[in-house]
Amino acid sequence: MTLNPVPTRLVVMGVAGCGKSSLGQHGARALGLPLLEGDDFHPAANVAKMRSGIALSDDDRAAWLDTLAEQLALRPEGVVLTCSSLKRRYRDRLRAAAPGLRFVFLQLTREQARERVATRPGHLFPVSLVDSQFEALEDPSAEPGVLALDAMRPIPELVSAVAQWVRSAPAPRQEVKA
Ligand SMILES: Nc1ncnc2c1ncn2[C@@H]1O[C@H](COP(=O)(O)OP(=O)(O)OP(=O)(O)O)[C@@H](O)[C@H]1O
Ligand SMILES: O=C(O)[C@H](O)[C@@H](O)[C@H](O)[C@H](O)CO
Repeated sequence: MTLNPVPTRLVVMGVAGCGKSSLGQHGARALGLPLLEGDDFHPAANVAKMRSGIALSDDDRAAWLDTLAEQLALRPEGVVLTCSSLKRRYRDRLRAAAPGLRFVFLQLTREQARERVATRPGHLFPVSLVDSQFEALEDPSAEPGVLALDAMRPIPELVSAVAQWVRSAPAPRQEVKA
């Protein structure tokens, strides 16, 4: 069911295989918002690196995050973005471009992530890189405007939890730096 669009900007985040694309797709539809697939904006060099089994560095991710920040800034009327957003400074880069930005954090164990990534043949992300995602991950749960959810719950339940949160909890206030 599609309800009235909610003017919110929301990032679905987490390690490879947590279900960002799946929840992004269904969540965007339920909220009546457009979907941006963050992986589509990786420079070709990043994709080649991941395909060849090399983890991205902060430098590799910097230009990609700048592009995603621009995309968020272009959509004040609301959007759902899928983006791993593994580190606090990556999230703050996106927040700086989109006041009130929310993050839905899909949590799962390394074993669960490995199993999901392993059952997606042909995908750009190899299972050998799953550990590096957990090494980079800085848990966002204590940050404002973050909803942490168990990534193993069925998609319809996750969609309901997100829709309820967006409709009932106010958007986080932006810290204004003097
Ligand atoms: N809640 C869920 N319950 C069961 N299976 C799921 C769920 N979410 C995702 N999956 C399955 O897990 C796999 C990974 O999901 P998905 O591609 O959405 O993850 P992702 O975080 O976008 O991954 P990546 O960032 O590596 O592209 C897919 O096969 C998908 O069908
Ligand atoms: O920050 C990163 O290391 C990347 O964004 C990865 O998370 C992948 O793009 C994605 O998950 C691949 O499937």
